[in-house]
This record gives sequence, C-alpha cells and structure tokens, in this order.
Amino acid sequence: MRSAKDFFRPLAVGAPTPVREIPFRPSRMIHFFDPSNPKMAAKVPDLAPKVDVLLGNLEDAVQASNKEAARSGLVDIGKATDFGDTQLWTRINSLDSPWALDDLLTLVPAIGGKLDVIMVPKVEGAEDIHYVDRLLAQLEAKAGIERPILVHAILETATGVANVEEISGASPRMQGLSLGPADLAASRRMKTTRVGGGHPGYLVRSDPIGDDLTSGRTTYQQDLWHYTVARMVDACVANGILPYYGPFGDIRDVVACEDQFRNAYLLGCVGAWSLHPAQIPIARKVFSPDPAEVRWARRVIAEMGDGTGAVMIDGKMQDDASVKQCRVVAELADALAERDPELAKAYAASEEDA
Ligand SMILES: CC(C)(COP(=O)(O)OP(=O)(O)OC[C@H]1O[C@@H](n2cnc3c(N)ncnc32)[C@H](O)[C@@H]1OP(=O)(O)O)[C@@H](O)C(=O)NCCC(=O)NCCSC(=O)C[C@H](O)C(=O)O
Ligand SMILES: [Mg+2]
Repeated sequence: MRSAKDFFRPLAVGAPTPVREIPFRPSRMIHFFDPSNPKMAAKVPDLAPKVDVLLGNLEDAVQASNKEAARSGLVDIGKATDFGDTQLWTRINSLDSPWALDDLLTLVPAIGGKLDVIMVPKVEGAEDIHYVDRLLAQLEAKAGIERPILVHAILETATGVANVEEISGASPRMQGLSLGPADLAASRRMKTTRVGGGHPGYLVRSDPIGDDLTSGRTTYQQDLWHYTVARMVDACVANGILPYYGPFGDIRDVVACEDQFRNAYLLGCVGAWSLHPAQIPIARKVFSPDPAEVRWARRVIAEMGDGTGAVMIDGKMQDDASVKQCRVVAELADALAERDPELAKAYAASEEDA
C-alpha cells in the first residue's frame, strides 16, 4: 500500500496530477452502444445531447470477431463527434482477455483527451485497479494528456463483492462502481438466466391461516440485488465515489426496468445503464428527483432555518437528520437542473404551484 502522503502523486513522470475529489457530473444513464455496429454508431451524434453518458462498449455483447472494429470504431467516433457536455466513457475488455492491453494502448493516445472514464469489467481486487492506474499514468504522460482519465469498476464477481471496499479506495482515479448482475449471478452460481431484475421464484409468503397451507397466502417477490446494491453504495460513499445500478436486460419490460432502477435510486445510486434507446427516458425519469419531492425538500430546508432542532411540518417531525436528507434531494435537483433545462422548468413550475 502507498502511504497516505503518496496517494495523490502521479504514478508516472509527466502524468497529470490525480484528482482529490470525484466531481459530481450528472450520469443518470450510461448509454451503451457497440461502436462496431454501423446502425448504433450512426445514432451517436443524435443521442449525445439526450444522455448524460455515452459509453462505447468493447467487452461483452461485442462479438469476438468485431473487437478490433469496435475499438477503431470508437476512436473514429471519439475524434469525429462533438459531445458537448455529455461524457464519453468506454468499457474495455476484461484484464485477462487478449484485447484489454490493446484497448488501452490504442484508446488513450488516440482519444484520451476526450475520454472521461474507463469502465473496467470483472474487477476482483485493488490489484486490478493498481495495474490500470499505473498503465494509464504512463500512457497519459506519453500522450501529453492534461487531465487524468477516471476509472469505474464493475462489481460482477463474488470476489469483487468481497473486496468492494478496497476496490473503491484503490486509487484517486476511482470514479464509481456499477453492479453487473449477469456476470455476478454466474460467478455466484445463482440459478437465474437473466440480465438483472427480479425472479418470480425468489419470494416470501405470508403465514397460513389455520391448517390450509395452500390458499389465501400472498407472496411477495423479493429483490435479488438488494444486498449487493446496499453494500456497493456504502463502499462508494465511504470512499467518495459514485454507485450505479447496471443493466436491465428485458428491454420490452419497461415497467419492471423502472422499478429496478427506482430501487437503486432510493438506495443511493446516481444512475443505471441504458442498453436500448427505450431505457434512456426511464433512467432520466427515475434518477431525477420528482418535482413534488424537491418542493417538499426545499420547504423542509426553509422551515428548519439553521438546520437544528425539531419542527412539525404537515404532521411530520423534522430534525437535523431529515433536513440532511432533504439537502441531498435539493442539491441533486440543482445539479441536474443545470444540465437539463426541461427539468429546471419542471422544478420551477412546481415551486410556483406551491
Ligand atoms: C438489445 C439489442 C441487441 C436490441 O437491438 P435491436 O434488436 O436492433 O433493437 P431494436 O430493433 O428495438 O432497435 C431499434 C433501433 O435502435 C437501434 N439501437 C438499439 N440499441 C441501441 C443502442 N444501445 N444504442 C443506439 N441505438 C440502438 C437499433 O440499431 C435500431 O436502429 P434502426 O434499425 O436504425 O431503427 C441492442 O439494443 C443492443 O445490443 N444493446 C446494447 C447491449 C449491450 O451493450 N450489452 C452489454 C451491456 S449488459 C452487460 O454487459 C452485462 C453486465 O456486464 C453484467 O454482467 O451484468
Ligand atoms: Mg458483465
């Protein structure tokens, strides 16, 4: 382990100075596209202003025979596109694959100045982050890149979950974590065959009434991901980085997708992946605080004055701890409104209606 004094030193001579804090940039949806797919690639300029993050995916879902095409397609897109204030991320191949090294050796010199974040899949421990950290520093120094590229790890192996705290704090580059429910399910030997979401077999059942075990017993489907998301959120917050729900594979089921995203939002996540254009508005809706909630939060903050003591508002007790929660909601709303003029209008209109 590096000493605390060395933690923020560049890992290569000439590399940019590491950031001391991860800037909060709206990232409600990390929109995945396959840069080797001409139809998807053609949609990037139109999608850029509609999403918070565009992610050129090089890993799973890109055919092995298309890996080089995806990498060079991303370079072309990165060079040709004006992303405005939309972030450009990539997901490189896993570190044990035949492609990961060339992903980094190609992307950093070619479009490193435009890449905000590199997502690393199947991270198992701090050593994976340390490897990427040093290599990025060397490549940034060589390419003369002036701001450090940040790193995002996917939590998608049982070992990764067991080491989530050390992964989160492994480098000043660590920007956040995403849940990777499909690989994680396989790694844990869970008996599901889905990409995220619930399962009808994972439930609790109300007690029987009398001796009849079969009728009148309501069942409640449970969230398979609750434990991991909660653990991920704690590890992220403890290390000043951002937690995200990952993919929801049933593209057609927009209702359950919204539920899964909302569970993650309520537990502390700041965004989720969108795999298809249909999931972009779902993430935007869920990860933007509801205008009525924002109005309420602002009212509590105003009525609580200096934020101490206890007051009663509409029959509910408010104190130092509830005003802190309200500040989380109000500050998120302010940050998102700066980027999203429609949302800014909705928040302003809700204040006027009050
Ligand atoms: C899921 C898809 C394969 C569906 O594609 P398709 O069958 O083409 O859908 P549609 O016909 O409904 O598409 C309509 C048009 O929209 C374009 N399209 C589709 N998806 C995207 C996209 N992501 N970005 C931009 N444009 C998109 C289609 O090309 C159609 O265009 P047109 O014909 O001109 O109208 C597909 O959506 C897809 O491949 N999505 C990305 C999948 C992906 O990235 N998967 C990896 C992330 S999940 C994962 O890795 C698991 C995780 O790691 C874990 O372990 O949990
Ligand atoms: Mg995966």
